[in-house]
Amino acid sequence: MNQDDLKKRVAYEAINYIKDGMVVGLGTGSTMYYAIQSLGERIKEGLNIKGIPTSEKTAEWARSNNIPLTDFSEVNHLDLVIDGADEVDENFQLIKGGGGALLREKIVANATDQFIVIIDESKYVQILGEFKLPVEVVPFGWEVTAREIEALGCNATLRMDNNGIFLTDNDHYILDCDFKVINNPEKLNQDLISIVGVVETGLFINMTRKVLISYSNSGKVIEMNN
Ligand SMILES: O=C[C@H](O)[C@H](O)[C@H](O)COP(=O)(O)O
Repeated sequence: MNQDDLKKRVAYEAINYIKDGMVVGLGTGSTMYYAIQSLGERIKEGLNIKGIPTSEKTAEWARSNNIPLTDFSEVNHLDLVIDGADEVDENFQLIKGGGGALLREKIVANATDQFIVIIDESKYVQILGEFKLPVEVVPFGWEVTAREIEALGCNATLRMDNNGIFLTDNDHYILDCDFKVINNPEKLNQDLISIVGVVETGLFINMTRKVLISYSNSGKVIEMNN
């Protein structure tokens, strides 16, 4: 089973947690792509829910699958949020933001009591940090912000794409920060967020209690609760 099959399997499994009448936060990324496809099928069969997307890309996918959308002008609280992650450690601390959607993802995840993270086995790690930590920063003065971040013990690289500097949906930049090993994610998150110019970090601390992981050997999706 390749990684895409694993993503598809865990994404399809996650959709079973969505029940009629729920308001659901829809995460971003290639794993969520499959979840949105599957949710679209359930909507065709009569499931009645509303979604809040965490990125313009997710909103586009949701619309093309006829998933009704809403926003925070209409709701305060989400029944459930489903999202992928780049790394998950044994304490369920996360690195997110590989797709640059971390700010909206964190706002949405913060608005629920039930944040379900869906990953394949390769993302479940002992210690966070092999994946470069995405940090969203204000464009003005990003160089000085980057230097302050580097003083915490990493190399910070400005994210680029085919059009030049990568811009988030909120018109900010992303610095991908190579800490290699993050021994104390909670403290690092606090240290980063206190730097002027940092908008948000990809460290999601104590936000989820349920992680679904798809394994290739057994072909199973395991639900882990914290
Ligand atoms: O900004 C993107 C998100 O945090 C994604 O949830 C994360 O990068 C995982 O994405 P994927 O499912 O594509 O690996």
